[in-house]
Amino acid sequence: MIVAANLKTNLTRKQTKEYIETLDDFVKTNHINQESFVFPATSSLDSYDTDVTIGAQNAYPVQNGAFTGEIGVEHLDEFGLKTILIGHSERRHILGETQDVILQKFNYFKELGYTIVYCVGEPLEKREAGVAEMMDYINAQYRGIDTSYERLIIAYEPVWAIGTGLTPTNEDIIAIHRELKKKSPAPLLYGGSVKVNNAKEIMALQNVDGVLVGSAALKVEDFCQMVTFAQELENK
Ligand SMILES: O=C[C@H](O)COP(=O)(O)O
Repeated sequence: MIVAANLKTNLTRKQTKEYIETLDDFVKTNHINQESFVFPATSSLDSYDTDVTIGAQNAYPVQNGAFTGEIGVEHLDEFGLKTILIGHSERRHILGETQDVILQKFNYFKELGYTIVYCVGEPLEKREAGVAEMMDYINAQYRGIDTSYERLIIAYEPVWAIGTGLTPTNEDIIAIHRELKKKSPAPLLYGGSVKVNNAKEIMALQNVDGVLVGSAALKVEDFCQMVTFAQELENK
């Protein structure tokens, strides 16, 4: 089971350091053998001494260069980071990243052997338009992606569930994850209003290989509880 925290534009460097130290201590003290990922804000990236996998929320597909406001591989190498989020709905729908740009990033970081958490998910209007339209939309997000890449992790995050407190029904999660598993053997995470009070139930569903958590992960003790749930499910 994979439990991932996307801290988005939250926590300072100091707070992130304390967060990761607390999580690392919890994982070690409780002999947790599940995979925990933390994606800090770019300003908080560093060489952390931890068993937790630290990943970048974003990077430009270059070693370095004239790309104002961006970081490149040079800046990730400095901290020994080899994990990255690509295609997150906020980068698609708020920051306007196109499938072409996302695919360029995917191929670039795949060539470098990065672990890629690749995000897909439909907006509400596509969900409401019915399964066929919803799947057409999601299928387009897989365009060009090497779904057999051995260091690929997929995160299904319905856009309308992100940050809203809304989640699909368990039956809907099971149905969409069944379909997405036909597209790639990669571990398949669910994301979108995962909280302490629903995380274990969601992680127990068929074809759910973990969760990608945003706002509910900002309190490290809550994220530690979700990691514990993952361990409990694995121990069953
Ligand atoms: O990357 C995380 C997802 O965007 C989910 O965010 P959320 O847990 O705040 O809904």
